[in-house]
Amino acid sequence: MIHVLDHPLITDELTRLRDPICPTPEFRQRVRRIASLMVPAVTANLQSTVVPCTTPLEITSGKTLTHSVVLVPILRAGLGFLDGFLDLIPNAAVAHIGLARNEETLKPEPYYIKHPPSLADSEIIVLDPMLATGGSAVEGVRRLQAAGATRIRFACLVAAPEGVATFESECPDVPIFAASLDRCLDSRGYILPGLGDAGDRLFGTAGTC
Ligand SMILES: O=P(O)(O)OC[C@H]1O[C@H](OP(=O)(O)OP(=O)(O)O)[C@H](O)[C@@H]1O
Ligand SMILES: O=c1cc[nH]c(=O)[nH]1
Ligand SMILES: [Mg+2]
Repeated sequence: MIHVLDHPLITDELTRLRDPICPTPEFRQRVRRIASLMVPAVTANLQSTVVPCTTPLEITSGKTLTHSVVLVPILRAGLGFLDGFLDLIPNAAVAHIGLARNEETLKPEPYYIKHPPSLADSEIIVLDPMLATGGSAVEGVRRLQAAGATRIRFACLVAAPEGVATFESECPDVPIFAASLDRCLDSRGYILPGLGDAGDRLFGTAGTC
């Protein structure tokens, strides 16, 4: 299931972000702000447990998160999303999955994975700005499931319908949260209208390789 977060502050940021002349420092800041703006919706149904709560005046009851949160940026571009989530979920652990999409086959090629030893009792939020063909998101989720994760959600900036369809059929239990559902993919697998290559725009590497 896809949740498109149609909030005026998010769409304002995204509209400015799409502009090809948005410079790298501004691009990073806008991605970070959108990530923070997405957090309440992405986490709205996290499970809570009732606990005793002592105030300076009396004992009452409160609620804390039942499960620890693990944020999983898909490298590189997912790192751009990370700080906006950590700003609001500072106790989260961070796992990393390195995937590079092969420009000819459009298949993700794994190069790194590091996560806490046990994921079975955690709430996992996978972060990647772009859901294009869906190959990277599916590969990331499969690796986390293989490591024992069961409670997984996926957050992105921009999703393409083709990637959403693939992801929903391969990972039917993983909800998608997106700032925008765009129109389609072009012949090179880029999202239209999209925002170009998110990793290159975040890290200033366009045209360097
Ligand atoms: O849905 P897909 O077709 O798999 O494409 C999306 C992936 O492509 C981009 O990463 P890329 O492989 O370019 O790596 P980068 O983040 O290091 O630039 C993007 O950040 C996603 O991870
Ligand atoms: O449009 C796209 C597709 C994949 N990766 C990106 O960074 N942008
Ligand atoms: Mg890239």
